[in-house]
Amino acid sequence: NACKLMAKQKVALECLSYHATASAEDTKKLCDDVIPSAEIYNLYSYKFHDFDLSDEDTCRATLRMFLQCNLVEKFHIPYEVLCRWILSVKKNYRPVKYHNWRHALNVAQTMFAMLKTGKMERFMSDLEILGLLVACLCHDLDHRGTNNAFQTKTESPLAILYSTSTMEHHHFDQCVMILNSESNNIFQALSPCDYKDVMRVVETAILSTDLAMYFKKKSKFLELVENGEFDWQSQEKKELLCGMMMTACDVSAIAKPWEVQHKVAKLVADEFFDQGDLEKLQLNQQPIAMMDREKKDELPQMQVGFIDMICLPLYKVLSDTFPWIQPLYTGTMENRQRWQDLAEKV
Ligand SMILES: CCCOc1ccc(S(=O)(=O)N2CCN(C)CC2)cc1-c1nc(CC)cc(=O)[nH]1
Ligand SMILES: [Zn+2]
Repeated sequence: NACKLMAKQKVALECLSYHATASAEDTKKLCDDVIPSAEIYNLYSYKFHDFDLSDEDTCRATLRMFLQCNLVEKFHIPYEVLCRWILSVKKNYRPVKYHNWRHALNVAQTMFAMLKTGKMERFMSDLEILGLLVACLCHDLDHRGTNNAFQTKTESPLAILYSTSTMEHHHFDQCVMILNSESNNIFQALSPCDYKDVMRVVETAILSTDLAMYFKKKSKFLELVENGEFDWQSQEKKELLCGMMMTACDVSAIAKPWEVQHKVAKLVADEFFDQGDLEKLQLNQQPIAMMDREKKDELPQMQVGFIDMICLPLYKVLSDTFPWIQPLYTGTMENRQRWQDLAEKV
């Protein structure tokens, strides 16, 4: 309707005013760079973190993941286009405290580790592997550091465009915008059929990162596992498995070594508190506890709740079927103990 059209134009106008794709200079520099090995960047490990990486390193590490999966050869991706696309994706993340480019990189690296070290690549086609890595890197594009509820409450143009999974639809829109930008289409050499298939993988994967959809997904997945499902090749079952993997990667900071989890949790909290401040000031509303900096003492207990309600059930059901995912379950259990100890101290 006219309202949606105006909202779409408003969002598009915002993007136009800001040149969305990478510069020729940055692209050439990355294109000429030597790309260190996967081992140098510790990309096969569930313990990976980005704290010691420069911005240039994050782009080289991303390139290395594509190279390790032979995606450049398999899908005839012009190397310069891949470099430009990585830089454009990075450029379209905002400098918010948590949902920024480095979160996207960490999510993509966990997907890479689950496929390789977790041996899940054997259940995936090359096209699905390409789609999953692209989806991870794009899954939070143009995040403003505020959640879906905030878009609705503030009647933001995004909430007018998309009434459900508001931010996730926007993240996918941004992914399409970048692919449609001059010399940024890494899928340009794919057949029309493969193009349609990979875009379906990317869209389903990005939309599945809406945590509100997680509980529905998990019960369906659990039912399949309990009925002894082992063939994940039907369209519906594959999409469900990819969705579970996306959530597993999205929350994987919860399974990292304590020092990493503790630092990342602070970034998450700081972003939530910023939204809480906005709700107090802009909306004159009392934020939920998770976003209220006056209640930061409750944070350890909330993390235990997050682990028990979302993370452990997810990693348990995945590692029951895919044993090499187990380290994500045990890493989360170790952090549960740490958060529990802090919760009892307060
Ligand atoms: C660290 C600051 C507190 O962080 C949390 C507090 C509460 C809950 S919750 O599970 O109770 N729940 C989730 C669904 N909401 C709709 C209601 C609240 C989750 C987190 C949390 N989320 C993420 C994902 C962004 C990462 C992370 O480390 N912690
Ligand atoms: Zn995310």
